[in-house]
Amino acid sequence: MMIYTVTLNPSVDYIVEVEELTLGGLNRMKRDMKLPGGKGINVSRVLKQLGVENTATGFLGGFTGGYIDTWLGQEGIAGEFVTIADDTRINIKLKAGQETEINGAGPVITETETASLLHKLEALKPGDIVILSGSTPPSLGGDFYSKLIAVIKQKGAEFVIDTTGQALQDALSQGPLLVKPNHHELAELFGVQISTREEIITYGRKLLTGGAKHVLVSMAGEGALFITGQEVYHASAPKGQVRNSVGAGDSMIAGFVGTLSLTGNVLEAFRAGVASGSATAFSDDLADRVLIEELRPLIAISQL
Ligand SMILES: Nc1ncnc2c1ncn2[C@@H]1O[C@H](COP(=O)(O)OP(=O)(O)OP(=O)(O)O)[C@@H](O)[C@H]1O
Ligand SMILES: O=P(O)(O)OC[C@@]1(O)O[C@H](CO)[C@@H](O)[C@@H]1O
Repeated sequence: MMIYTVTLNPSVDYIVEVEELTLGGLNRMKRDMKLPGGKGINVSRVLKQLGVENTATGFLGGFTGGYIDTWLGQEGIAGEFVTIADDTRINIKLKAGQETEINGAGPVITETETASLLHKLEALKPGDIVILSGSTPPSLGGDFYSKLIAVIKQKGAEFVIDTTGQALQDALSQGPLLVKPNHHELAELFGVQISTREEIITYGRKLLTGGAKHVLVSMAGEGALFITGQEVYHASAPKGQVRNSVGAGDSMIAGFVGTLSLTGNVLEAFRAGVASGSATAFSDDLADRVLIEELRPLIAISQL
């Protein structure tokens, strides 16, 4: 069984820290970092930390694509990307007291490049898990995930989807192994305001009846809810100094799916998901194995 991650719209995440932001003036950076990004790529990197072999695929191009490819190679992550003519985007993560994100729309993907990605999925085997994460570059069209899901299902593989809006709605009835909205995304998906835990559970259950096999709703520092069948569990997030929330959700997906594939135990998978998400929140880059293992025993799970 192989786990694949698909990042249609990778990014170099340019993390820029300034003491105080002066709009309209010259600001000098206190610190900056260039990290490989894009949601599926983040999932792959955390899976690797957890000792779960996986293959990362999607589209990479230009000097930015080369930067990501080299980085993943250095971490020993198998990459099966389609090389595109356009440049992979650069996303800005501005830290000036609060975190502000400016994400690019993404490069142009040609029809030949698109066909090459679909061709790569022909290698899928029954039982494989494909994690589809993040936005779709506009040139691919809004229904591209549906096309990928059709191939994945035809091959007898499972899929996890982490995206928003119509693409997520459309994927639900296809039976994803896992969906993991945060509580804001859950509210947006149903066009409602959510203010209580009961409401989160009500709408989370709708994702299950809509077709998802497992539902996690993440709530940043408030931890997460795991909704499965009739049962609902809450996991607290450990306390710590938050350094970066970019990729916390991706890390949670890696922890959950990776541990589920290793152990088959959903509650251990939930625990590992929360530990991985929090370990990323407490790190400059994504979580590493040492911190995930340190946090794992601190996650208290209670049945509601
Ligand atoms: N401030 C925090 N303190 C402790 N743990 C956190 C914090 N923020 C996030 N986490 C951990 O990461 C998990 C996922 O976080 P969050 O709900 O912010 O996901 P997300 O919105 O998808 O993340 P992002 O889009 O920033 O990657 C949480 O359930 C929690 O375990
Ligand atoms: O624009 P998208 O595809 O929705 O999100 C992309 C992104 O914000 O998601 C990751 C964090 O989850 C970052 O590495 C990356 O910059």
